[in-house]
Amino acid sequence: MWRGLSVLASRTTRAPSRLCVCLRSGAQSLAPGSTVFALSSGQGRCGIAVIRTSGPASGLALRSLTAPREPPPARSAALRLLRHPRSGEPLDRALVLWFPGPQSFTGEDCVEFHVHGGPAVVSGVLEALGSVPGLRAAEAGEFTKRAFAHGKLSLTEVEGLADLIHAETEAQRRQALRQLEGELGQLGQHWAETLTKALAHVEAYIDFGEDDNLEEGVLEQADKEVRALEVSLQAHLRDARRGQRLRSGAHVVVAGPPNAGKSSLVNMLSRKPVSIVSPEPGTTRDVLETPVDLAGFPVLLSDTAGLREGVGPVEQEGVHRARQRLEQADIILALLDASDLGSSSSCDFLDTVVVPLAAQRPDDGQRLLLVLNKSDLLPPEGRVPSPGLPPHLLLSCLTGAGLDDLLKALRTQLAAVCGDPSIGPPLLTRARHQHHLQACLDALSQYQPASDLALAAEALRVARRHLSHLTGGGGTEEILDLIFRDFCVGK
Ligand SMILES: Nc1nc2c(ncn2[C@@H]2O[C@H](COP(=O)(O)OP(=O)(O)OP(=O)(O)O)[C@@H](O)[C@H]2O)c(=O)[nH]1
Ligand SMILES: [K+]
Ligand SMILES: [Mg+2]
Repeated sequence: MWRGLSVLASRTTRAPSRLCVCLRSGAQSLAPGSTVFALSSGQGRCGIAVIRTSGPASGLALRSLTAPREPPPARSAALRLLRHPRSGEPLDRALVLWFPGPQSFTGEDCVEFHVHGGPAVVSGVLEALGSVPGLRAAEAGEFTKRAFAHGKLSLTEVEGLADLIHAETEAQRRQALRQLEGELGQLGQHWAETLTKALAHVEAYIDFGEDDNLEEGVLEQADKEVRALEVSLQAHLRDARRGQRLRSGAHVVVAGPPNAGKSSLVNMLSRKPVSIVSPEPGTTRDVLETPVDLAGFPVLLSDTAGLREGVGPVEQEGVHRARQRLEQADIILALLDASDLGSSSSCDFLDTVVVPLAAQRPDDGQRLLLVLNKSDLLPPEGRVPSPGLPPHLLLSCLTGAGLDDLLKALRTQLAAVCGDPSIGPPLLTRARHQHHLQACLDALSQYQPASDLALAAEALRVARRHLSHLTGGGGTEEILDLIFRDFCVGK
């Protein structure tokens, strides 16, 4: 008993350090010796512009531009006259901040110059920094890359930061901030620890299973934990599409028979004249796509050609494209003319598109919102136009009646397909995350301690390696480049 436990303890502590070594060696290949500088605030005329440096020559850069005065104390702002180090010409009176490493964003020595935001000031200070020996202009994402290399940010946090910079809607911002705060990384780490513990148990059993000095049920315990982990990974993978949709936008496709008012609805939801509206049926031919913020969710809204048969070749191609786009939809906004439900194109659309979709369980994939437009044309009495119809909403693009209810229904559907970023566990936001989790699960399917313990232990090691790639990137430069490419210069 005693011997077994001490082995367990030593193995559980040793295993994570192996993991760290692999992460660190991945990061070290990125470790730069040079010092970089860039404008970190936006381009163009502005009140204040922030220029920063990172690297060992940052202190020299600060002294060169602020001589003869002493640099300010660490992490406190001070007003200084900036001069060109060669000509001595005054450039601006600026706030300067000195962040000695490792307590800085990148982990290296950093300086921030908060200058007046005129283009001549900015270019003058950048030029002055370029003249300091050992300094060069930063590449896109280089500050963040250095922060990753020095262990200041994990890869999932880097991705969260990129998403936060690009977030255009409230829900995107919430999801990105959670990822930047490290929630996804912590979850990955928790999973990796479970595997480390299970591995320690299996290895102990390999070494000491024959003696009966090992705690009883060690293998069963490992087995239980691995199976529970599998269930958890599978649940996250099932949810993976939601986080990705929230990151890149849910596909909402407006479809219906000709003249139902599809283009009118798209223009109303996007608040701009995306599509031509006319009384002539068959106006829209191509798929017209526009990004919109619907109730805080990012949406790619598509207008499509009215679905009908027996038309000329150009409109037929439009109908073909509309059907293709329908297949890619996360949410289908099926639109009909409420005053024209008896027409053959309305009946066809109801039979071939609406009824089959309405019969699906909502978790099975595409979601349907049936909307009867032109409610203003209905007689004031007898508002329900056709009793056998699946659940639907009434709308008038002409008067705006019913729009609030439609937006509310859309919000509910969007929250279901994108996930609500403010509650529940953090979502997988990229195909990369999905890939590593799937690889981990695949490895775990080889974990069969009943048949071969050595192979089972190897399966756990492989699975744990895949999880470490979630936050560590797996050391491949291409993946890192792909992620850092999302950043602008100065970030
Ligand atoms: N009365 C009334 N007319 C509407 C309403 N919505 C749209 N219309 C009119 O219906 C006609 C067709 O509208 P569109 O938006 O072009 O319809 P569509 O479904 O895109 O048509 P296609 O692209 O040809 O398939 C236009 O004359 C619109 O002004 C509505 O709520 N009430
Ligand atoms: K039309
Ligand atoms: Mg149209």
